[in-house]
Formats: sequence, structure tokens, C-alpha cells
Amino acid sequence: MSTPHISAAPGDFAETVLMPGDPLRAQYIAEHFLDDAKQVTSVRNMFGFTGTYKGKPVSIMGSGMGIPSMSIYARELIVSFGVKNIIRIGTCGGIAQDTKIRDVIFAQGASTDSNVNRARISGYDYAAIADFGLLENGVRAARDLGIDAKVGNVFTTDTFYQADGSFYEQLNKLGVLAVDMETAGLYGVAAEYGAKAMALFTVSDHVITGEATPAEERQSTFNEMVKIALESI
Ligand SMILES: O=P(O)(O)O[C@H]1O[C@H](CO)[C@@H](O)[C@H]1O
Ligand SMILES: O=c1cc[nH]c(=O)[nH]1
Repeated sequence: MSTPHISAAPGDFAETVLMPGDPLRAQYIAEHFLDDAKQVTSVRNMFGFTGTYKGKPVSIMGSGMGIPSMSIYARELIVSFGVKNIIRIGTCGGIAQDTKIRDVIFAQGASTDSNVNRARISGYDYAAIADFGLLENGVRAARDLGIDAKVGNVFTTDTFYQADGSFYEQLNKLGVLAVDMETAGLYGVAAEYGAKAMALFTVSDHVITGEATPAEERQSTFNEMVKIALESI
């Protein structure tokens, strides 16, 4: 079976798919964390893999950057490949003062400057939220691993390079923890097509203080988040 953006056979994807933005991270996770991983799609180099983690089937696939890219893959995975749970594992920019680089953040809800969710309900605001069960399992897995993760509202933006940095101060005043570029779209697609979704991130940089994770540390902090996501399944 093929969709415009995924070339795989029926049954090639597990019911649960972990989605980092970067397809090479998907490959890294498949190679380092899964048993018996096999590549199931590579259209546009958006690699997808299926294997097992502690005996449980799981797939990993890149989402690309931004709501449009994530929405295409999430919709095709759910509607055409029977995927039931999508867990985004990404990086984010910290906003809240007590959000530090390397922290792990769970997106309980995702506000956005995108119009995609309003378009789903006649122009009204839609509260894009994580599936509670996936969120609960994720937070529990983090606790069990001794990782002090934060849980709260994030902001999904279409604009990585904001014209006016004071925008982040407004988000900060409203208690928004961090910024990413896919989560509100993922939560909307999952709701529309009857699947479950949840997102967690590693803070790679702080958009107010300018602090950033040194390149050599990015992999190890990223690994912690992957472990949380896999243990939560
Ligand atoms: O690390 P990923 O998952 O790609 O996530 C973040 O990084 C990208 C921007 O650099 C955006 O996709 C943003 O959401
Ligand atoms: O979307 C993102 C991800 C990381 N850092 C940012 O500033 N934005």
C-alpha cells in the first residue's frame, strides 16, 4: 500500500509510532534502541523503521519540520496504516525562566499561531491537548527513570525566526514553557482521525536567555527523552 508520502506494506507500521522531526534521528533511534529494526519507508528520505523495544512492536519515523509536514505524515499513518498512537519526540526552545536547557518537557497542551485547528471547527479556538493516558504513562516513565520532567502548555509556531523577540515574553507571562513547530498540528490531526497523540521534548536552547546546548551534549540529552518515550509504551 502506498500513500503520496509513505511507501510501505499493510502491517509494516506498529500501532505506536515515535516521531522526531529529523529522519536521521529516526534512523539513529532505530539503530541504537530497537531490536530487529527494519526500514519500512524512505519516500523523500523521510525514513521510517519498525522493530521491537523490550519485545513490544514500535515504529519510528521522521515528521519533518512544521505543522504541514507533521500533519501529512500523521494523517497518512493513522488513516492508511492503522496507527493508533503517535508520540512526538522533538527538541524545543525554552521560554519559562525555570526551564533550563537539557530539561525534558511534556506538552500537556499546545497553543499556536497556526490556523489549522481553528479551520477544523468553523474558526473557533480548539484546545489542542495530549491524550491523557499517553501523557500519564510518559510522566510515570520519566519519574521511574529519575528524570525530573516538566508538564504544561507549549506554543507551536510556524515561524522559527520570530520578527519580534518580545513575543516570547508574552508567552512567558502566560506560563508557556517552550516553543516547537509541530505539536498543535499533531494533536489536531490525532483528534480529527480518532488516534492518540502526545509530545515530549528536550530543551535545546532558551529563546529568551539565548543559552544553547553544546553540540557534543545534544545526543546524550536526546537519548534520555527517547528512553522515556520507549519506556512509556
Ligand atoms: O527537533 P525537532 O523534532 O525537529 O523539533 C524542533 O526543531 C525544528 C526547528 O529547528 C522544528 O521541527 C522544531 O519543532
Ligand atoms: O521550534 C524550536 C525548536 C528549538 N528551538 C527553537 O527556538 N524553536
